[in-house]
This record gives sequence, structure tokens and C-alpha cells, in this order.
Amino acid sequence: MSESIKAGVLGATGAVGQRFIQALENHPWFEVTSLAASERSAGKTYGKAANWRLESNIPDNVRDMEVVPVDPKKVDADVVFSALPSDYAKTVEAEFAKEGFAVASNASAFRTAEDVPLVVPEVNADHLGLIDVQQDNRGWDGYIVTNPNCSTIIMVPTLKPLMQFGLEAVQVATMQAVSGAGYNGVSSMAILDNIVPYIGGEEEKMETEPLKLLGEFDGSEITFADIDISASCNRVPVMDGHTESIWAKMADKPSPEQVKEAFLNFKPDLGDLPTEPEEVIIVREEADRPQPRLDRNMGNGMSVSVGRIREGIRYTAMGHNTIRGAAGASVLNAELLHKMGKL
Ligand SMILES: NC(=O)C1=CN([C@@H]2O[C@H](COP(=O)(O)OP(=O)(O)OC[C@H]3O[C@@H](n4cnc5c(N)ncnc54)[C@H](OP(=O)(O)O)[C@@H]3O)[C@@H](O)[C@H]2O)C=CC1
Ligand SMILES: N[C@@H](CC(=O)OP(=O)(O)O)C(=O)O
Repeated sequence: MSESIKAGVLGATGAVGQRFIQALENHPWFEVTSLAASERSAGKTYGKAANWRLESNIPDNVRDMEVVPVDPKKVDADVVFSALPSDYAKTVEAEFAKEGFAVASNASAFRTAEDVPLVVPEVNADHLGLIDVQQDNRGWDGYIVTNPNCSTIIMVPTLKPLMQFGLEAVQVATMQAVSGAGYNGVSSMAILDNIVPYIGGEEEKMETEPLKLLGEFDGSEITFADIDISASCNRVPVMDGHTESIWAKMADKPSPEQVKEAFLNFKPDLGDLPTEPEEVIIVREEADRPQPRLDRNMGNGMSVSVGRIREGIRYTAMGHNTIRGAAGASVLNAELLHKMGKL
């Protein structure tokens, strides 16, 4: 596949937008052709509009590109990656889909809509069949595909292999990085020397999104998985990387060794997509891993690291929240769509 697909980034100047630009630099299939952001940024070059925060230079292919408003008439692309605030995404993503764009969205606006796929390729690629249902329902030429919340996406690849043991209930406590709230989300005075035991809407998302992701698609609708999930979400003074303590109750009561084997054997075959990590789940044997600073960039930020698998079953999972949890997830979805002939 050597053809180049035109890609736009909506919300290109933000924390996730910058990760999209990083993920698309030198991408073998996608070429960035449009960068869109708010009126504050529109009309400026990307180099001037974005407060670039990643540990690499702004890629040459975007530095001098003019930022355009988030308007389907101003954006030149086949697929748009959305990193917009959710309330705004609700109207704007629908406008883009109506105008024929494929929208790979990272925002929460459409995740729970009945006819919108919520997808982690390694977990439920078959749910992309909902695109046809969505286009029939809404009369759109384009479509919207979403990826989950960053905390959900780090937990769900570890739950999928546990389904074989009759997964009944999950309890999870998160320790979430500050980058999850966006650049202006949490002030340093609020988070340094501190932990904030509340992230608005996060617990509800973690308790519902996995049920759709782990649900069954019958060709027309999704039946949600029957799992009782209870979440407590905390903001901690870590830059990138969400860590999660997970308790999983299963009917078959597997041993820690069986759970470890299930994690190691979880190797979905996506056909070698460019952003797909070699290992979706990395099992750490050390007593004090995974840790965000040491493990968040494993698999180029796309692997989920697990460790401390104990009787109960209890374990710790950790992943990069703005790569696997956001931009990398949307790009992987779009790669799969291309492979399926949907782009
Ligand atoms: N950070 C994370 O770990 C994750 C974030 N998400 C979701 O991704 C989305 C983006 O998050 P994040 O990058 O952290 O947010 P940021 O606040 O860092 O960036 C927001 C982006 O949206 C643009 N924008 C804001 N308001 C408007 C508007 N009214 N019209 C047009 N453009 C606008 C901003 O442009 P400008 O710079 O011009 O103001 C900026 O490019 C959100 O929906 C978030 O919930 C999902 C998973 C993980
Ligand atoms: N709320 C998450 C990030 C996020 O934006 O999630 P969502 O895409 O579900 O709104 C965090 O703060 O870490």
C-alpha cells in the first residue's frame, strides 16, 4: 500500500493534537494536509499557533502550514483525526461525517451512540461493521469511528483475555497523568505535592465503555457485556502514563499463572499495521513494575504493561495516555479502516 491518504487533524494545537502530528510524521500511508484549531490559532502558521511540548522538534512537514478553522469547507482531507473538546466535537464531527469525511475521533461525544463504533482494534475490530448501520441511519456519506477514554483503553486489552475465564466483575483504581487533562487542565499549584481524588466523568466512562467494547456485534447492533465494573479515578503528579490497580473476579477462578499465560498468549493478528505494537500486553516480572517513567514508551507508546499478578486476581496495568490512550489509538483505527478498504 504505497498510496498516500490525505489526513487532517482537528484540534491540532492541543496535547492530543500534537501527538497526532508526531504519529503521522513519516507515516507510510497518511500525509498531513490540513491542521485545524480554534479561531485563536486559525490563520497562523502551526509553528506559531502551537505551544509545542513534546521532546522532539515540530516536524518540518507542519511547521509552516497555515492553521485553518474547524470547518469541513476549509479542510482538505480524506480522513480527519479529531482531538477536539467533547462538547464541540458533538456538532462538528457530525458535520464532517455528513460532508463525506471519515472521522477517527478521540473525543467522547459519540462513543456511546448506538450506531457509532467504539473500537480498540486488538479487542473488537468486528464492531467496525456498525459503519454501514450508521450511514444507513443517518444518511451520511462519511462516518465516525471512536476510540475509548484513555483509562478505559489501558484496562480493556487486559480484560479481553480474561473473558475466557468468565469475567464477572472488575474493580479498578487509577493513578492518571496530568497530560490527560490537556495543557491547561490542571495547574501546577493544584497537583505538585498532591493527589486529586476526582476526575470529572471519568469513573462513569470506565464503568460503561468497556461493556460496549467487550460486547457482541450481531451485524446490526451491539449487546453489551454483562460485567459489573466499579472505578475510582485519581490525578497524580506524573507527566504521561496512566497506572491502574485492577481486581478481576472470574467464574473459573484462574490462578495467577493462568492469567499470566492468557496475557502472554493475547496476540491478535491485525495484519501488521504500521502503528500496531509487537506486543499489545507486556508482562513484567519485577516486583515493582510497571512504572510510568520506565514503561510508558514500550512498543512506541502502544503497548500496555502489566505486572504484580497476584491471587485475587489482582494486577497493575500501565500505558501511555496520549499515545495508546489517544492519538495512537485513533491512528491504529484509521490504519485498520484503510486495510478494510473503508478509506
Ligand atoms: N489528553 C488525553 O490524554 C486524552 C484526551 N482525550 C480527548 O481529546 C480531546 C482533546 O484533548 P486535549 O488535546 O487534551 O485538549 P487541549 O485542550 O490540549 O486541546 C484542545 C484542542 O482543541 C482546539 N479547540 C478548543 N476549543 C475549540 C473551539 N471552540 N473551536 C475549535 N477548536 C477548538 C484547541 O485549539 P486552540 O489551541 O486554538 O485553542 C486545541 O487544538 C478531548 O476531547 C479530550 O477529552 C481523549 C483521551 C485522552
Ligand atoms: N479524562 C482523561 C482524558 C480524557 O480526555 O478523557 P476523555 O477522552 O474520555 O474525555 C484524563 O483526564 O486523563
